[in-house]
Amino acid sequence: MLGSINPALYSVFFRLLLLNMRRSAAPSQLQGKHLKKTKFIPPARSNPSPNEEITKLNPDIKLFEVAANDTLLQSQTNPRICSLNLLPAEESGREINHGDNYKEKYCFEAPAMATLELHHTVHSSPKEITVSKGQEVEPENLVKYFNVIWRKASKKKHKKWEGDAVLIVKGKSFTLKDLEGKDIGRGTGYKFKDLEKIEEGQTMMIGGKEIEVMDIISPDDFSSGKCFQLGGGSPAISSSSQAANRCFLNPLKSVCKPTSKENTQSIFQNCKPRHDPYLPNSLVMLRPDNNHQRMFNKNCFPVVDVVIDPHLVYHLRPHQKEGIIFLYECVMGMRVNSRCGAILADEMGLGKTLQCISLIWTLQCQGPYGGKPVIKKTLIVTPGSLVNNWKKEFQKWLGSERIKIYTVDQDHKVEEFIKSPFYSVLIISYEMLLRSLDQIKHIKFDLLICDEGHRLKNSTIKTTTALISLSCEKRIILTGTPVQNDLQEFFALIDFVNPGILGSLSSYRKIYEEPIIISRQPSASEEEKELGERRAAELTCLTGLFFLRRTQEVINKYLPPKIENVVFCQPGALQIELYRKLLNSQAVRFCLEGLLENSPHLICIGALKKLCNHPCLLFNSVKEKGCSSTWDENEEKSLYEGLINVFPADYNPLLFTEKESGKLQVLTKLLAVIHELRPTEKVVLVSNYTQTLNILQEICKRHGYAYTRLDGQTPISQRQQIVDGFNSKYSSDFIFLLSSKAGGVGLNLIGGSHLILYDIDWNPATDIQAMSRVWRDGQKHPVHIYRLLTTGTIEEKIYQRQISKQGLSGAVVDLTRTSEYMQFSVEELKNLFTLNESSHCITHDLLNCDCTGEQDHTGDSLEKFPISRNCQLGPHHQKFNSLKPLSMSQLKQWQHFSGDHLNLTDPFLERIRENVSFFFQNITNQTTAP
Ligand SMILES: Nc1ncnc2c1ncn2[C@@H]1O[C@H](COP(=O)(O)OP(=O)(O)OP(=O)(O)O)[C@@H](O)[C@H]1O
Ligand SMILES: [Mg+2]
Repeated sequence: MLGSINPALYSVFFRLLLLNMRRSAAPSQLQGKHLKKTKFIPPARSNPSPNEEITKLNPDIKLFEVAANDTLLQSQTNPRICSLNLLPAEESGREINHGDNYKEKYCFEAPAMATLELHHTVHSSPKEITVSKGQEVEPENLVKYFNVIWRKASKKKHKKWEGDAVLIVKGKSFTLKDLEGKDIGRGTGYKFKDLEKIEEGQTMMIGGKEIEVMDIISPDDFSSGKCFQLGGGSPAISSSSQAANRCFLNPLKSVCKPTSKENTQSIFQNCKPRHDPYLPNSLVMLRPDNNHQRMFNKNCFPVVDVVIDPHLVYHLRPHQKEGIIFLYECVMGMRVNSRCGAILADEMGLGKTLQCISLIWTLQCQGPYGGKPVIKKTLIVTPGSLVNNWKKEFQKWLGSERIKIYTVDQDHKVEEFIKSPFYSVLIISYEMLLRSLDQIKHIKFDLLICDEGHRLKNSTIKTTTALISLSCEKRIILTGTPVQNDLQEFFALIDFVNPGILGSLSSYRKIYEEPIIISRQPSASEEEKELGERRAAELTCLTGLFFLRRTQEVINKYLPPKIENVVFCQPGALQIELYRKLLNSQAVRFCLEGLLENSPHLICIGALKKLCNHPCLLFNSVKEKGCSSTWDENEEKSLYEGLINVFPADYNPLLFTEKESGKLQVLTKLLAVIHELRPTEKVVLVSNYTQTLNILQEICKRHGYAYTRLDGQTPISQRQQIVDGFNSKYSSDFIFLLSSKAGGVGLNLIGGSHLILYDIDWNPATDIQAMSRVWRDGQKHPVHIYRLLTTGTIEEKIYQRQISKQGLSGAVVDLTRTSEYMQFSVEELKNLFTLNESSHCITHDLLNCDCTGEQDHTGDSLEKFPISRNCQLGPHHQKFNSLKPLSMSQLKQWQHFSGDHLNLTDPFLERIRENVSFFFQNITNQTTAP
C-alpha cells in the first residue's frame, strides 16, 4: 500500500512521526483522552547526562523575563500541515468508487509537504554559546523561528518539561512565546554568531529557562500561525514506521491472529464487506491508513471495505455522496488525528438529513475493522418542529424496519428508550434535552448530531454546556446558516465538535482573531494585512478539514424555476395619516435628539412596523396600553398621544378592512389571482407576528380559503402532522399560515409553490430561512416568492439595511439576533423615522439607476459592483455564500419596473399592479416561467 509513496515523502513522514512523538514529551500536552493513549517518549535531549553541560548565557547580559506561564499549556500535537490526507493505493487494480470528484476535492498530494523542510540533525553534545562584546554587526533582517520545549531553570534531579514554545531569534535578541502567543521570555544583547547557530536538538538556558530546540519553523509557518497550532489538529498522516505497519492488513485477508478461537470464526464471517465494493455504482469509504489502524485496530482485525447501502446510493445526489464520505472520514478520525467532529454547513435544502441518515445506517451496520459496527446508539438533537421530520426522513429513506427510531415528546419519555433494546436512534428537541439531561447523560451515545446547530455558537448558554457535558466524541453540527461571520462564534462551534483543536479561546484570540480583525481595519499596515490574511487562510485550511459547505447551486438543476419578487405596496390613506402622527410624536422627537435611555426607539420602531402590517394592530396597542396600569410609561404614552383621534370614531379592529393596509390589499388580490390561475397550487403565507397571522387567518376565512397554521403555540407533537397534511396532494388547504420565528428553520413545505413574506425582519437570515421552505428537492411547480414592503416606510429602510453594506457587515446573518441587539446612530434613526411619500421606490432611488421605472430594466453589469461579504474568514469562504442576503449591486441586476409599467408579462403582477408602486423581479432556472 505504501509502495506508491515517494521515498522522500516516506522519510518526511517518518521524521514527522518521530517529531510528534517527541513533542509528547511535554507533560502539559498530555491532556485529553486521545492523547493519554499516546506513548510517552522523552525528547532526545531532554535529560542531558551529568557530564553534558547545558549552554548557559552570560549573567552580565541584562535579561528581562516576561511573566512565566506556570499553568499547563494546551494539549496539542502538531498539525503543521493541514492539507494532507493520503489515499491508500487501490487494491488489485480495480477501481473503487469514492464518490464523484472525490480525488480532486479531498486528496491532497505530496506538494503539500513541500513547506515542511525539517531540520533533523540531532547533536550529541550541547553547544556553548558565548556572549557578544557589542562589536558585532547585526544583520537586522535575519529572523529565525524554532519549535522548542521549555522548563524553568532548576537544580532538581527530576525536572519536568512545562510545554511547547516558539523561539524567535532576531539578530542578537530572542523572544520566547508560549502556544497561546503570549511572551514568556525575552532577551537581547546576545552574540549574533551563537544565536545564528541554534540548531535542532540543542539544549540551552535562555531567559531563565531551559529549552530544547525541537525543530526549525519556516517563516511561512510562523506567519500563518501554524506553529502555534498544537491542538491535536494534525491531519491524519500516513506513517511509514514499522510500528505503524504492524497492524496493516490487506482488506479481506487477515494476517493478524485474532484473540480467541470463537472470535476467529465470527470475525472471519464478518470479513466480507456488507455490500459489494466493486459494483459500478457502489460508494466505498476510504480505507483506514496505517496510522489509523495502529490507533484504532488494537485487536488487529482484518480491514473490511465499508460500502454505503446501494438502496441509498441510488437516491443520492453527487454532493450528498461527497458529504457522506466527508462525514465518515471526520467521525472516524481519518481527517484530523484523534478528532471525530464535523460541521456540515450546506445551504438550506441540500439534504443534510439524508446525508446523516446514510452515515448512521452505515456506521451502525459496518466498520472497517473486522466489519464490526462503529456505533450502536445515536443521539439527534433538533428544534422541536423538526423532531418528527427527522423520523419521517428515516422512514422515507430506510423504511420502518431497518432502523428503530425513538422520538421524545410529552408522552414518550427517555426512560422508554433506555429500557428498550430495539431503538438505536434517539431524536429529541433542544428543550427536551435540557429537561431530560440527567437520564441522557447515563446513556452511552456513540454519535451526536446537532441539527440547526448554529445555536451552539455561544459556549456559555445552557444548551451548549449540556451538550458539551455528554461524553460522546463523534459530534456533528448541521446548519444551513452561515457560521463564519463572527470569529468568536465560529470558535465555539469548532470547539464543540473538536474540543481544543484551536487551543484555548485566549490563544485563538491572540493567534487568529486579533491579527485577522486588525488586518481588516482601514488603518492596517501592509504587514498587518499580510499577517491577518495568512492567519485567516491558515484557519480556513485547518478547519476546512472538518467543515463543509456547499451552495444551493449544486441542486439547482434538480429544482424548478424560482421567480422572486420584491413588491412595493402603496400605503393606505389611514396608514399615511397615522404614520405622520407617529413621526410627530414626542417619543420620536426624543429619539432623534439622542435620548435613547430605556430604548424608546425600539418601541417607536415596533409601532411603525405594526402600522405597516395593518392599522388595527396599532389600534389594539393604543387601546391596550390605555387600559393597562403601566400606561404611565412615558415613552409609550408620548408615542400614542392623540393617535386614537386619527381612527374613525366608531373604529372596530375586528371589522378591519383590506383597504386600510396597502400590503393587505395587495395580498388579497394576489391570493385571488393564484387561486384563479393556479387552482391546484398552494400558498405559504409567512409573518413574524402572531397578531398579524390572526389578521391573515381572518382574511382566509372571509374569502373561504381553506388554511392550516403553524406558530409558536402549535404543540410540537402536531407540527409534522400539519406539515404532512399540507404537503399531501389530497389536502384541500390552500394556505399555510407560518410564523417564521416559530417554524422557519428546517421545515419542508414543498406542497406550496407560492410563498408570500408579509413582513420583513431586521435579520436577513430569518427571511432567507423562510423563503427556503418551498424551493427545495421534491418541488414540482415553478416557485413564486413575493416579499411585500410598504413603499416609503420603515419596511423599505429595513430592507435597505438588509441589502446594504451595513446590513452585510458585522454578525447580522445570524438567526438568533434580534433588533434588541442592534445599534442605531441618531443619523440612522432620522432615516428610519422619515416617511418618503413622493417616491415610487426609495430603494430604487438609492441604486443610482438611470431608468425611470417605466420599462423593465436591469442595471449595470455585476463586475462593476464587486459583492462585498461579511465573512470574517475573508476571501477564502466567499464562494460559500450563495444564499447570502442580496446586495444592492445584485438587486440592481434584477428586472425592475414601476407599477404603471404598461407591459407586465407576469399575470400575477399584472393583477396587483394597481396598488403597487414598484417591482423587482428575478428568475432562477428560467425555462418558460412565470
Ligand atoms: N437525493 C434526494 N432526492 C430527493 N429528495 C431529496 C434528496 N435529498 C434530500 N431530499 C429531500 O429534500 C428535502 C430537503 O432536505 P433536508 O430537509 O434534509 O434539507 P436540509 O439540508 O436539512 O435543509 P435545512 O437547512 O433547511 O434544514 C427533504 O424533503 C428531503 O427528503
Ligand atoms: Mg435540516
